[in-house]
Amino acid sequence: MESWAGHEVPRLPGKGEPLALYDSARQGVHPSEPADAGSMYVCGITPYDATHLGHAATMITFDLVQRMWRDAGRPVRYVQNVTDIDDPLLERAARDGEDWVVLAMRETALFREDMEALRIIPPEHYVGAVESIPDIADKVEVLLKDGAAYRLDDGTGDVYFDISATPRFGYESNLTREQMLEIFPERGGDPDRPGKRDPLDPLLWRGAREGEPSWPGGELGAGRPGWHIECAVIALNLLGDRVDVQGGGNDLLFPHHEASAAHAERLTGQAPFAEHYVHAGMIGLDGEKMSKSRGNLVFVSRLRADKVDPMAIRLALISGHYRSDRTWTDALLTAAQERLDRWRRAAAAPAGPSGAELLAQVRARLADDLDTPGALAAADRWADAALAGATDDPEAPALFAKTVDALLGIRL
Ligand SMILES: Nc1ncnc2c1ncn2[C@@H]1O[C@H](COS(=O)(=O)NC(=O)[C@@H](N)CS)[C@@H](O)[C@H]1O
Ligand SMILES: [Zn+2]
Repeated sequence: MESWAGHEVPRLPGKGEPLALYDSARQGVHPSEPADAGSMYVCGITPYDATHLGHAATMITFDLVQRMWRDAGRPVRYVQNVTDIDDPLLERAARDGEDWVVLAMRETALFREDMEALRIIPPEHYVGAVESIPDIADKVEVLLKDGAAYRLDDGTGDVYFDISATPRFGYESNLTREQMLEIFPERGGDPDRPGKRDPLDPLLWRGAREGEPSWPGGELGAGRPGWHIECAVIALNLLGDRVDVQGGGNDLLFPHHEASAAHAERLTGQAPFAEHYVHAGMIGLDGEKMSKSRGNLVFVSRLRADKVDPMAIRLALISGHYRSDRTWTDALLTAAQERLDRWRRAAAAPAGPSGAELLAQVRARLADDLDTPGALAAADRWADAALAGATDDPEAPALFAKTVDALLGIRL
């Protein structure tokens, strides 16, 4: 599936600092020092209700990771998926009485436009679940033969993963079994399904049903893929047995990333699947997580149609720390627009405080688990001084603009 158009990212003098990121598995901040290219798999949209500000905030988070690795001189191998077949998509299409394929294509096209407007560097590979079905079916067969998966004998042809097939199921989310049992049904799990060995066993393959789309699955029989195996297989196919970062919103901490990691590790024998499991906080509205089920969504395309500058949207979303659950408000957007205007005026000033000093501060703040509030504060200090007539460095305004462009993705 094609990705979206990229844009030029200015080269900055010197080299950035190594990025340290919070890893959900180790529950702490650790340096992310890819051996050579940084490899990153980010869980992309299920293509309906796209692109709401929650999707945007998470994609911006991993755009910052990519920018930091590039600034530290590392090439980046970035893969993102589109879950263009799954129950929620079929349910939405049925609710709206439209063809699910048309819905998926339209929403994915809108997502691409929004990503370009927000200046998100495109992934090298943008991969749909549907196009991955042959590979997924192959890997499910491997897990069946390997005894790590089993087929229900209720005639549905459904295949489940046995969570006891990996030694440390639960290491990624650090949840207790009780917590897992509580969350699992809220996020697509079916703990009460009769015939499962363990209520937490995740679905790998759903046998063909009347009225549902299905695809040939070789020895599996016709059906369609489960959710978690989709991401494990796409990542393994394109990035190899282990990745530096597996990313997404924190709603994916469990079961999605736990199960994806377990599937990948059972298939490869390599653990941990990801060096860093990185989870972005939830963007909410009026105190509730912005989510399709709640319908309390603010869309990037709606704001763009209202002539809101995408750079103000981006600034608003990074004004809070990526890991914190935070609320979208009009005040947040107004403050971001004012900051953007102030930065643009400062970048047009004849001089300002040392540009090298500013670059060093922004690099240091972002290297510290993407501390964007700290980085924005450093940029504000520079802009206020430049607007107050500081004359230290006539080259600084140009370097200020390049710094916020290359590292924050904010084009002034
Ligand atoms: N309110 C939110 N705030 C922040 N990130 C969110 C929010 N809602 C969803 N996300 C993130 O945005 C991405 C797309 O979400 S999604 O459309 O629901 N799709 C999925 O979660 C799956 N297709 C991942 S394989 C995921 O990384 C998800 O974690
Ligand atoms: Zn995923």
